[in-house]
Amino acid sequence: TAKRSSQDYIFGKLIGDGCYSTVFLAKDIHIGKEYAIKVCEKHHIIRKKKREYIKREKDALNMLSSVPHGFVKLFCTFQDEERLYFVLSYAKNGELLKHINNVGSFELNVAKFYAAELLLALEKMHAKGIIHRDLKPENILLDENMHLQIADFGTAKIMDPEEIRCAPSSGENDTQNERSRKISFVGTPQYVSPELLHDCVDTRASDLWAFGCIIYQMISGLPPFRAATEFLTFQKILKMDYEFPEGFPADAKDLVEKLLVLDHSKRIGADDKGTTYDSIRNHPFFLGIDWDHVWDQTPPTIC
Ligand SMILES: NC(=O)Nc1ccc2c(c1)=C(Cc1cc(-c3cccc(C(=O)NCCN4CCCCC4)c3)c[nH]1)C(=O)N=2
Repeated sequence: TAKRSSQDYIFGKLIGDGCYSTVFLAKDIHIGKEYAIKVCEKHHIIRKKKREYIKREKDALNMLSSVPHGFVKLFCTFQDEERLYFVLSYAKNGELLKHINNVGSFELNVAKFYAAELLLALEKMHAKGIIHRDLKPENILLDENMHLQIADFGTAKIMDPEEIRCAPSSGENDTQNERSRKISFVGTPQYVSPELLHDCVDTRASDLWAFGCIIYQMISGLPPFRAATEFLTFQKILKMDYEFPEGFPADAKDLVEKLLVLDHSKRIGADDKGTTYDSIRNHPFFLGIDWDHVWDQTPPTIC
């Protein structure tokens, strides 16, 4: 297809909003297909020195384009005088957060299914050396068949190939300048890992921390660390100040407790070699999951 421009699309409702981008539902006038088009104002990106974030999102999405399931796809990009445009998959059933809030919390079988799809997506992402760094139910979308797609790689970190499966950089040898550079990014307070707050270290295991928070939230309806302000939320994270509501299933509690570990190197999965998190797949919480057929399954009804 010829290089697209905004003239090739009919722009519809706003379906996402961030600090540096706005996402619209749009229809390609030639083929009638619906897309989510992420629009970034160039002057805003330049003024806020976020060009690197834009490039990283494009690189991460291109690296994931060969993965058939679990991620929004980047179809094309174009620009005009004022804006950059990313033509992305439209995940018709929107944010996982809205589905959790819609029913209050998920039944165990629903939470287990989506935790399994999320784990498979994390495996593929991490195997390519991509750390998302801002995983949360707002960035996890459900497509028209209710399968999961991770979105928003603007905060991603792409590891150098030799870094991919080795021990994460501890950050202790970083120069002050490198540490302050790392401080420049911190994810969403409720899901940010303690190492990112305490040592400015980001590793694959930071996404495993967010994975634990998301499992907790699917089952209980709320994230584990929550407070009136960002600072109080950060304090709760660093003090591991959270508890499980009455009736939280034992296997789920055990897995969350093994993910929400302050020392990132001691989190379940952190030591797993290869491209699958076998120690997490084999945890009793996932008993009954057929890991080779999760994406072929009809997702359980959210009710
Ligand atoms: N920061 C980003 O990169 N954000 C992105 C990127 C890509 C992308 C993206 C965000 C999308 C967001 C999105 C938002 C929506 C949406 C927005 C508003 C309403 C609905 C909606 O009501 N859908 C029907 C299902 N509802 C869902 C909630 C419970 C009741 C039933 C969906 C659908 N998809 C998307 O489809 N593709």
